[in-house]
Amino acid sequence: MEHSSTTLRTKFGEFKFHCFSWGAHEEDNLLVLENGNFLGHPLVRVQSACYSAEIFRSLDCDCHAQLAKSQQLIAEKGGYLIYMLCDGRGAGLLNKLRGMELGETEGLDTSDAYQKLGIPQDPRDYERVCTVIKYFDLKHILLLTNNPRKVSAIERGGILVDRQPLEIGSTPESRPYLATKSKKMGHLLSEFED
Ligand SMILES: Nc1nc2c(ncn2[C@@H]2O[C@H](COP(=O)(O)OP(=O)(O)OP(=O)(O)O)[C@@H](O)[C@H]2O)c(=O)[nH]1
Repeated sequence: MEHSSTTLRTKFGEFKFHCFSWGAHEEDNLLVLENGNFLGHPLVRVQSACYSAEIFRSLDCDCHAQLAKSQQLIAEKGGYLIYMLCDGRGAGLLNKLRGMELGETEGLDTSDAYQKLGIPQDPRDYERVCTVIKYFDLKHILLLTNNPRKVSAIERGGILVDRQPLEIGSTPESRPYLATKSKKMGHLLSEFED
């Protein structure tokens, strides 16, 4: 693994910006924003790339809002924002768009679309994330997530994890996506609990 870092000034505050690299392709990199000014256990956000929302500001998911909220919280309270360059829950942008198009043409939700395409629901691998968490010598973290499977995956890497919700209220456009996460994918979203 190779590593480089510099200072990054952002609209939310100043961070140490790290790149951890396992290969020549951009997806082989993990990006980290670090704010080392925290007391107790640090906040950690593990964000997966969503080019549609984060670059092009699509309205149909909560990804950009979660990224902005976690960056703001970490700027205020200290911690680490770890960014995985893996779109479509690790299945890649090509497959995400295939699934989204099945939503447009056949009305399938994200879960059924991946099933129809024969793609695992969530093929993300958190091994490198755990390597990076250990690089910073973090043994016990407050993980910003609504996804209990993300908590378990990082716990399996040998890190103690307390979950901190990162809920974004739905909009008319994002409601179907969030409802599917709650009803079919096990995400803990109070808005959709009965
Ligand atoms: N298949 C699919 N993936 C999407 C879609 N919109 C966003 N994503 C991807 O979903 C990933 C984020 O996963 P989510 O299930 O939204 O959330 P999570 O990371 O598991 O959980 P949180 O930590 O609570 O955010 C990103 O990689 C996005 O690219 C979509 O319409 N279809």
